[in-house]
Amino acid sequence: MPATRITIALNVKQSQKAPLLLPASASLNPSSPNSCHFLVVKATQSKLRLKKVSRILVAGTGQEFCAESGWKDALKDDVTLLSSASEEYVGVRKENALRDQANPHCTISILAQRVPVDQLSITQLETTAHTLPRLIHATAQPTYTLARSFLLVQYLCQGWIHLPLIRGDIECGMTWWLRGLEGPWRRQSDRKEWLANGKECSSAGEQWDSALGTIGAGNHFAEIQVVESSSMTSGGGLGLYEDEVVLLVHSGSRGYGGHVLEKYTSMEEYMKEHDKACRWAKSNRDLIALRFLSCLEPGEETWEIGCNPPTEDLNHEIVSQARARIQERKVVDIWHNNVERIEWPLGPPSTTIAGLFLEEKTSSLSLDTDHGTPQKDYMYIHRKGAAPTYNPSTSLPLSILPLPGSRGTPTIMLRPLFSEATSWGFKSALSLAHGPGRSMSRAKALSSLSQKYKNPDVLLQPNSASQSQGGPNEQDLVWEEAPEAYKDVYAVCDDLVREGVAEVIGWCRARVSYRVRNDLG
Ligand SMILES: Nc1nc2c(ncn2[C@@H]2O[C@H](COP(=O)(O)O)[C@@H](O)[C@H]2O)c(=O)[nH]1
Ligand SMILES: [Mn+2]
Repeated sequence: MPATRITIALNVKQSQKAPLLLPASASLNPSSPNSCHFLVVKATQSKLRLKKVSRILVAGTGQEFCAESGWKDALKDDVTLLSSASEEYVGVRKENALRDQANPHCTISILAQRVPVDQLSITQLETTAHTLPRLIHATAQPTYTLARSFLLVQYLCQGWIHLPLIRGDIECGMTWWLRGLEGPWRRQSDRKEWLANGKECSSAGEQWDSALGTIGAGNHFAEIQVVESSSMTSGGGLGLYEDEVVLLVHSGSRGYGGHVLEKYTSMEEYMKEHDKACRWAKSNRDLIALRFLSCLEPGEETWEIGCNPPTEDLNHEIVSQARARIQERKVVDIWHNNVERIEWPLGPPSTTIAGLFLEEKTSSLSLDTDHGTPQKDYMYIHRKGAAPTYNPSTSLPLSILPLPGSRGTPTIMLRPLFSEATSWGFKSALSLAHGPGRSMSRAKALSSLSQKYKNPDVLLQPNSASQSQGGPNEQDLVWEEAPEAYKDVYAVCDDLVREGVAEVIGWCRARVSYRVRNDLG
């Protein structure tokens, strides 16, 4: 087979381009060392001077190459491939094969008013909503921005899942907890025991399991907070009450989710791996809490297994007991990046939120109402940076969700609202923003805020969490994580409240913030 003659260009500046010949010997499998993917990335770095290429898109359609099959379908002479540093496709998607299945009636809710959302992002959202097959509804949370791809957009999709809407970090979530942490936790045999919950073991092999119980870098953190205000009244079920000290853990599957995206072969296989990564991440947050508890409540025998180094192999009974005790202390635990399958329509109408929501929507969307008996189908909620508003295993509404701002601003306690005005949750795609996100990159925060606040202590006083990390490199975190580097959590909250999708039931403030700058496991 001859070489393939293509053009490479920058997604954000498509006039900046260069020709490239891909030899016939180059593999289509992106994970091979000499793959077309690798050659395009290398050429982009050297010829177009874009250092970090995270996505490769096809000019004209915006199609993203996630796997070998994508390369097979789209690689041909004269195609132009756009390199993206993670931003969404720039340009109008030309009519193509998707056109036949396009869905001009996909509804869109934009939950932002006080928070500015730029026009390019809105256009992108509308194009995606009306182009990708089988989408029936798209919701942009107040913090939606194109620059962070589909952050805080949820799509409801009938029967299909669209991987580019979800991308690699499929399992990340947050857990709020009532009430040693460095390096790998114990041995692989112990980690497997921790991941063997019931019949299903979520072990992903030692390569990934070795990070179990660790938080990871980036935006991930564990925070000891104080509940400064709460309208929750004690006396029934778990809640967060004024003056309590709580632990908020934000961590995911530590790279395993990204690996799943690369290796999927079919929708079934992908979903199986996706679910496993989600379970892995949940077990990870459980274990992080256990490790914290072993430091915070040192006399308590059940938490002792959180400590390193291991004295002996863990047995099933000890692990089950610790896991059960951890569940008792858990207030809420959600994934904010994942795909969730829900039955569509649910019948018969029930008192559950999903029941109310689906009953409401099926009538207005006229889904298969030909013979009066709706056909059972599935919807896939694609959550990218938003929490579910109900418990997926019981379909019951959640009574509390965290909306964390930053290390120095409060974490607002939200209660999702369901009413006729919001079509029983449909308006927000049964989801709520998981945090406002950054307003400036880490690099920009470090350069500009370190100039503005020469003495970093200013940023740690008053009412700011103290850091658990030391060392010169870690000190940069003070500037990188300054509240100014994040968008306004109050504005996000106002928008959600005004849209009628949530109410504020209190807030917590960080007292101790634990995070790592370099991800050494
Ligand atoms: N309470 C804290 N919130 C924080 C901190 N750092 C970031 N954040 C917020 O959390 C979310 C996480 O977003 P993700 O996209 O990485 O999942 C983000 O929106 C921030 O606003 C912190 O140290 N404490
Ligand atoms: Mn996250």
